[in-house]
Amino acid sequence: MVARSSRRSLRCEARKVALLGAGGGIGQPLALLLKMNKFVTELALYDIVGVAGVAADLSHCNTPVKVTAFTGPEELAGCLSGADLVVIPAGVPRKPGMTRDDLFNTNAGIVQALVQAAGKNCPQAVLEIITNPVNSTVPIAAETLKAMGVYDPKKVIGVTSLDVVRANTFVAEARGLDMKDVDVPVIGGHAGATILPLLSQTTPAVTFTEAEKKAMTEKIQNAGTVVVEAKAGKGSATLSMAYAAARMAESTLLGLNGEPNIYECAFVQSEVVADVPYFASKVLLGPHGVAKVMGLGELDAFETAALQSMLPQLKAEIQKGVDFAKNAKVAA
Ligand SMILES: NC(=O)c1ccc[n+]([C@@H]2O[C@H](COP(=O)([O-])OP(=O)(O)OC[C@H]3O[C@@H](n4cnc5c(N)ncnc54)[C@H](O)[C@@H]3O)[C@@H](O)[C@H]2O)c1
Ligand SMILES: O=C(O)C[C@H](O)C(=O)O
Repeated sequence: MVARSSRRSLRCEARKVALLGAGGGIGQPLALLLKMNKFVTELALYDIVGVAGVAADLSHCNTPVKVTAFTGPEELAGCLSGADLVVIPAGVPRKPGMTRDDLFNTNAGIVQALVQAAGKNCPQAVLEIITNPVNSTVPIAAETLKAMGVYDPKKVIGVTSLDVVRANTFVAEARGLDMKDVDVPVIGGHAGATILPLLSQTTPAVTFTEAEKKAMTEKIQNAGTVVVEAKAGKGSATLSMAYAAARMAESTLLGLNGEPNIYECAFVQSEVVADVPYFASKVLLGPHGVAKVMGLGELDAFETAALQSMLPQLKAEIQKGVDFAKNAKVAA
C-alpha cells in the first residue's frame, strides 16, 4: 500500500458510505477518518445503541462530509439506501483466551442480518466486512446475497488490510526502513496460521534468515492476540483497525472513481488456490469493486509449506460460514 494523500482521483463522484457498528471501538475512530476523507460525500452511521451522539460530535468537524445517524433495525434501511460502500465492523470482539472462531456464534447472525439488509436496500454497494471471524463472515455474506439473487463477487470484500499494515510496520522496524516505503503482501485468511505474509515479495526487497522469517511470520500472525492480551478484556485492535479500514475504504472509493492501479490485499471470492473458494491476495480495485484477483506470484519454500499447512483450517472456517448461511432463513 502506498500513501494516498497525494493521490488524485480522475473523477470525484458523490459517494455515500454506510458504517454499521459505528458506535464501537473500531466504528468511532473509523467514522472520524471517513469524515476526514475527501472522497466521501455522506457518512451514514448505524448501530443498535444510540449513535446520535457520535454523529453530533463528528458533525462539528469542519470537513464537507455530511454525517447522518441511524439507530436500531427500523432505521437500518435509511442508513443503507443509496450507499456506494458499506463498511461492517458490527459485532463482538475477542477477550483473552478466545480465538476469532469463538466469536462465530454471536457474530454470524449479526453479519447475516446486516448483509441481508444491504442486499435489500443497496444491492449495488460494495460491502467491506471487518467483523470476525472474517474467514467465515465473508462466506456468510456471499451466501446470503446469493440466496437473495443479488450476489456480485466483485462487491463482497473481507478486510485483511490490518495484516498488511502490521507486516509493513514490523518489517520496516526490523530493517530500519521508512514505514511509508514498505509493502508486504499478506495472503490466505485472517486468523492464526491462515495469515501468511509473503516476506519474499516485500518491496523494497529484504532478506531474512530462515529463523528470522519464521519469527517475523509468527509475529504478524499473533499481532491481534498481542493487542487482545494487552487490552486485558477490554476488546481487540480498534485504532490500527480503523486506520487499516480507512485505507481500504479510500482505495475502494478511488477504484469506484476510476483511478487506475489501485491494489490492496483482501479476502474475496477467489480461484487462485484450488478448492479454496475465498482467499486473501492482492486484488485490483476498479469501478465495480474488485476488478481482478491477482495471482500469488512466486512463493519461497517456507511460504509454500505454510500455505499448504493453513489450508485445512481455512477451508473448514469457510465451510462453517457457508453452512451457516445455507441453513439460515433469508427473509423475503
Ligand atoms: N478484520 C480485522 O482485521 C479486525 C480487526 C479488529 C477487530 N475486528 C473485529 O471487528 C468487530 C468489532 O470490533 P470492535 O472492537 O469495534 O467491537 P465493539 O464491541 O467495540 O463495537 C462493536 C459495535 O457493534 C455494535 N453492534 C452489535 N450488534 C450490532 C448489530 N446487530 N447491528 C449494528 N451494530 C451492532 C455494538 O453496539 C458496538 O457498538 C469484532 O468482531 C472484531 O473481532 C476485525
Ligand atoms: O485479534 C482480533 O481478535 C481482532 C483482529 O482480528 C486483529 O487481528 O486485531
